[in-house]
Amino acid sequence: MKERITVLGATGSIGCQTLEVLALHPERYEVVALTAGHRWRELAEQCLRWRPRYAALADEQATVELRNHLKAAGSDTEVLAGHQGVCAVAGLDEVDTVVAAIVGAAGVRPTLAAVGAGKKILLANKETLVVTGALFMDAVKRHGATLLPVDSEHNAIFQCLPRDGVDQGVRRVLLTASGGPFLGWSAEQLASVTPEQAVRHPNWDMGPKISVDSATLMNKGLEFIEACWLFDMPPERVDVVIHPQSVVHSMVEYLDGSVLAQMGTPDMRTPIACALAWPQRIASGAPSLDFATLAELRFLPPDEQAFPCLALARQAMQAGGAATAVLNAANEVAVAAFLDGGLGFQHIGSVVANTLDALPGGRCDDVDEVMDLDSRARDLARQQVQGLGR
Ligand SMILES: NC(=O)C1=CN([C@@H]2O[C@H](COP(=O)(O)OP(=O)(O)OC[C@H]3O[C@@H](n4cnc5c(N)ncnc54)[C@H](OP(=O)(O)O)[C@@H]3O)[C@@H](O)[C@H]2O)C=CC1
Ligand SMILES: CC(=O)[C@@H](O)[C@H](O)COP(=O)(O)O
Ligand SMILES: [Mn+2]
Repeated sequence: MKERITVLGATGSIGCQTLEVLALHPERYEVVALTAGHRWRELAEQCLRWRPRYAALADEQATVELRNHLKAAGSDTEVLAGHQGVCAVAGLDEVDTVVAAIVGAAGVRPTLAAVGAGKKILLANKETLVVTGALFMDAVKRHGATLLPVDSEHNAIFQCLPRDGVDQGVRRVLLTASGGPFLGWSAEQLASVTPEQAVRHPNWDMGPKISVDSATLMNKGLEFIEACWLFDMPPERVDVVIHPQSVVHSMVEYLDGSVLAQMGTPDMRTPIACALAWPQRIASGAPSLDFATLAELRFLPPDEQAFPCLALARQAMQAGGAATAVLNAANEVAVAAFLDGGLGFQHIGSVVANTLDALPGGRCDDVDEVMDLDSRARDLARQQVQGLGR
């Protein structure tokens, strides 16, 4: 029997690359449901190509357009409306595996719906783990869900860890960071950065939000938090090293000094295929790493003065409770404002720092409380954006 798949965030960078991998293995996988935010034309095209039983769009108005379009095209895909619809297809009985590839905290409830239904979850949406941390990991255990990391660094660490748990002599994990498009730039140079420059990542072709996060190093901050939760690692055993080539995707160091690294071309189809088939291996479509043309593999420490977001993420994780949810909410507001031209690149870290000062987080006992904190943090961050501007 084929493995039945839902792709949340199907129209995005990870969603499209997931479909590329699935297309290589029609005998193995069946696409049951596809979702998107508001881009109904892109989702309609995917529905006509993949003929899923269900589709869902977060935007209610766009849902009407999608329904009309698919009906006119003779499609029998059932279209579910709104955020509820997206959550519903994440927990369908007739689905085995959910690829969580929505961007931002919008992915929290759909991903948790998949966890609540005990699915195998391929997690790309790191913000869900940053926002809900312990609540998410507890839910995974309680519902017997299976969690497989898709984020390239975490997928690399997952591959380098011992199969039977992290206490088998692991000293620390090392997350590699490309350094983004502004590696080596001073704080003064960063003041004039434009959105077009910021989304041009040197090694990866990704959605705009994560591309800006890579440029500020907040992506590595979010990934640091993600690694602590995923691998049950205390913050002091997770280090970050800049590696501009993005060929070593991350490493695990053992007590005897051995360092295991996972390498490959910077191509997300590799971790996607790895997570899809684990513990088996399938073709991903990614090219082989050509060692003959690899000029160098460079490693250097991050510049935390010019790029303060990494330290902010570390502080929020050390603070505990829901501080990381505040960090994430403020960052999402700041990045959206930067992409809209309403905030200077150098102010993204200030919005996050000031929001964390005003709203430290504290304890949240359930996801409703966390999402309430998330919206209060967004209000405060918007005020910061107004004050700081360009
Ligand atoms: N891209 C990459 O290489 C990597 C990405 N990740 C992580 O994966 C996640 C997705 O990233 P990426 O694919 O780059 O992002 P994109 O912006 O390319 O895609 C985001 C997807 O989420 C959908 N979406 C946006 N808002 C909502 C919403 N409110 N409700 C439901 N769906 C929504 C979008 O729909 P629509 O098209 O309609 O807007 C789209 O399908 C992020 O968490 C990112 O950090 C991790 C590692 C690598
Ligand atoms: C592909 C992937 O996993 C991204 O998260 C990537 O790591 C971003 O690159 P940075 O190392 O520049 O943040
Ligand atoms: Mn990553």
